[in-house]
Amino acid sequence: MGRSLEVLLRRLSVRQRMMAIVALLLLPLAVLSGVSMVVLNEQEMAFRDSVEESVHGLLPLATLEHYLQQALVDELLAESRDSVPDFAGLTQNVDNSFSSIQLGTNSKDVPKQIIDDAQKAWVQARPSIRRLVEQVRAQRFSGAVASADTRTELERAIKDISSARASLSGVLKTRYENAAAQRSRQLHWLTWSWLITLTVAAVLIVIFLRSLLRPLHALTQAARHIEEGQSGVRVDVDGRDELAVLADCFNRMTANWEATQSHLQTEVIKDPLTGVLNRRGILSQLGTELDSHRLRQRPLSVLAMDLDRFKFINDHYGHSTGDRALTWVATTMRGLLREHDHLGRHGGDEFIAVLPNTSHAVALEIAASASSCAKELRAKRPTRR
Ligand SMILES: Nc1nc2c(ncn2[C@@H]2O[C@H](COP(=O)(O)OP(=O)(O)OP(=O)(O)O)[C@@H](O)[C@H]2O)c(=O)[nH]1
Repeated sequence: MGRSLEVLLRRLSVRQRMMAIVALLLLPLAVLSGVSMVVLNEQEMAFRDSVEESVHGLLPLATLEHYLQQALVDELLAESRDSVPDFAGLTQNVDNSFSSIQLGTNSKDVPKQIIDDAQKAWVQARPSIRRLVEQVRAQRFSGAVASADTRTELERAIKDISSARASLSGVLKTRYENAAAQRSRQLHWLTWSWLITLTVAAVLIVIFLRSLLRPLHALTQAARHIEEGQSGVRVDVDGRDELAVLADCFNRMTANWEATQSHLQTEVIKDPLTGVLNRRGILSQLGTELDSHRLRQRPLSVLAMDLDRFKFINDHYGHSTGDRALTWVATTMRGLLREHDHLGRHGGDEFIAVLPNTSHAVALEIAASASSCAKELRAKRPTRR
């Protein structure tokens, strides 16, 4: 998977790869960051709503319950009639609380029924509370106590309010728990998304870097081998990127260098006039063949040839004719020898032939043939005017 992706990446240029990697990394990271911010913001809003609704929903009911209980206790004990609450102020507070409950409970998970029940309980309790308050106020002067019916009515109102508060409290608790569970799920999801994105990013970066480093490593290795003197070193040209172009140039440069080196090596041991080996070349071959002869114990013959009165040709026919004569000797001798025999001009008009795996008798035959060729040429020489 990684290798094939690497091969695919090498079809793109390094610049295109860098742009692709930036786009591939930045895009998911930007999307994920945006989603994270939206989700976290929503979570905060949901929690704030939940807390606000708890306060708005439960507080008035709890306050109402508290007032009613306090009124009942006050009346029953008939001890603190001076602290009997002002009815107008009390009802105003409770009404305000219901208004704020209705404003703050737009969400679907707080049933309207519960609010309605609580409000109904309050409306039912209101006349009792009014009567109780009036009675208690009147009793401040007369010393009478409230009727039993009024107390019973008031106790029922407290019970209704209490059960409405308990139901609402249960709903709000469920809502809070749901919000907490959703928050936990979203955090879990966000954590995994970040982990997956970062893992994918890390894998992509590694593959991207390997697609750069692998060809560079191959080029470095090839350059080291050439430095060590190896020949025929080439680098695999994969892909179409800048590194593939560099590898191709490297291969062609190496091939050119090897061809030039091989040409120079040949030229250094070649006699430019006759094309056979020069003194350096023929002596080197002689050394090699002598080593082989000692090692394998095979016959080796060497012919040393010198043209008689060559100076005369130069002096009487000119140097270019002398050159042609030397070339003729080299060509004729080459024709008399086998492919693996070596022929060289030792200097001036002296030639040497190194004949591996050749007996003395065969060497003598070749020498005789060379001599007779020279004689034939001499017989055909032009007469000087
Ligand atoms: N044309 C030509 N002449 C050369 C070349 N190299 C050497 N010579 C000439 O070859 C001649 C060699 O002279 P010598 O060594 O006396 O050889 P020779 O005249 O054959 O004398 P002997 O071997 O004693 O018969 C000299 O005149 C050199 O100038 C060359 O490349 N071309």
